[in-house]
Amino acid sequence: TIRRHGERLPRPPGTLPLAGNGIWFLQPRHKLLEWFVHCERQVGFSTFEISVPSLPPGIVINDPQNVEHVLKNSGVFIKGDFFRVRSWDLFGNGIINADGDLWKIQRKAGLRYFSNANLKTLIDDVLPPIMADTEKVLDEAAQTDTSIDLQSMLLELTTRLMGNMAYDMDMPASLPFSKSFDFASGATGERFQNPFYKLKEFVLGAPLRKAIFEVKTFGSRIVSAAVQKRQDQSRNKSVDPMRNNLINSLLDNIDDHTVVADAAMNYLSAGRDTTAQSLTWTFYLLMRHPNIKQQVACELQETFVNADHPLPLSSDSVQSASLPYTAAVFNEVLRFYPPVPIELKECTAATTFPDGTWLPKGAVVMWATWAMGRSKNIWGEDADDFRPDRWLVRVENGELPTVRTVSAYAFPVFNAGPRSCLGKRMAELLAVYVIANLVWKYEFEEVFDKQPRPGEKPMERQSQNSLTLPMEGGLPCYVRRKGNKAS
Ligand code: HEM
Repeated sequence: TIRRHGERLPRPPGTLPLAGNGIWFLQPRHKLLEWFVHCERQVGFSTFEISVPSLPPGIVINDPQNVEHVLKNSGVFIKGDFFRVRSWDLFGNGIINADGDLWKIQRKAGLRYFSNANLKTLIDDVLPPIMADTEKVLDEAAQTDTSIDLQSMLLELTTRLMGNMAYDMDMPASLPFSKSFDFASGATGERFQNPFYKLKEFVLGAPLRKAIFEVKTFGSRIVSAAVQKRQDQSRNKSVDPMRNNLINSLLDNIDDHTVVADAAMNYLSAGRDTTAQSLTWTFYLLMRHPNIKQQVACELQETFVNADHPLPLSSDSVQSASLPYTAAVFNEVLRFYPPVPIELKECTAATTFPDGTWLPKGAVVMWATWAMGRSKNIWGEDADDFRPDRWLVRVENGELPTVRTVSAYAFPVFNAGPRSCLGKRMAELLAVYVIANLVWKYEFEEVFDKQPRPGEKPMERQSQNSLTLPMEGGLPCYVRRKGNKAS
């Protein structure tokens, strides 16, 4: 049994004799997330035990030292069967699902791909035409005074960008593959909430099986086409200008083409929803905090003082050193709305945590990045306030502030240690680029589900059940193009 210094661990309030804490895991996920916050507020950094009928015995940790212990020991704490069984048919042997050598080889290929030069190409060459298409959609909505769903629009943008990165092809959301992929990701996410998912899919699973088949077939076709292209080039001794794309990096490192197809699809999956969702929550919070949006606009005005419309955005000018306030806004959004809000690992061997908690082999350990982001122990008494300034280190001599570095174990939004997110730099550059561009050019006005009465605060938007953090019902809003170069 799980112990700390010979004693059993505390259980959260409301634990039931047989169902344990399972009842919370059956709730809509936003309620489960609030429960994690509630527990953290009660016990602080103290580790507690939970029991959920569909899970092996487990603990919840909130202390950054314990999170560090897990993330630094990736040989002991693995994805495990709970995760793999649910995501196997979609993610297969891809990096999200893999442990051991299969993981190492994909990590190596990814590290090689995410070089500074490739990031520069993505931001400076691939992104601008996609962004221009996004603006066309926004301009049309502005001219016709129709509302648009900002979340779908941002998902279209990131799907095309990641499709280009992972598959070297333009992939609009209207493509049948994109639709199947969307459907399969959503249904896979549901399996983590619903303990009876096998029964449900036995009866109603045909559309999911069809979607997964389409995703897999598409992935194999892309790999075959890339292999053919490489063979042709090697015969003709020609050089591929896209030699540095991800699929080539994977083919250079991995012999098994099924694994390459899974790996490419995993990269697409890891990158597009997380970035689209974090940007959606960003624009939501900016609409709800117009003073902060105004400060972003002021930073742009001051930084690009002589700039004409449009802004000279590039991989250099969107670094956090150039636009620290905008970068701080993105960090603050991730603190409140981490796209991967809950993490779970399985122990391959008995282990003792820095706080003395002893876990047997096979137990699970969870932490809610969502709750850690709202922890008063980590962020102070004003943890509930949306305050990007907390990320800035102001300097006296009139120089730009710098963005504070917070330990990745206290702020594990991108994970940390050997399995830290490979796309972190890309996500940060993309986010600052998109925020700067859209704040500079447009005004957004949220369309409320229920119009608040004068003086009443609008209802908070909730996330939807998923592996990541989509906004339930999207983010409908009206848009207006700003007329001049000043905000
Ligand atoms: C705001 C955006 C993003 C956030 C918050 C985020 C967060 C995370 C987190 C928490 C993990 C660890 C998941 C786990 O193992 O349980 C992860 C892993 C990963 N992420 Fe991201 N991610 C983001 C964007 C991206 C992008 C743009 C890419 C690029 C395609 C990417 C690629 C990956 C990959 C390949 C892994 C697996 C790393 C490994 O297991 O070694 N991510 N990410």
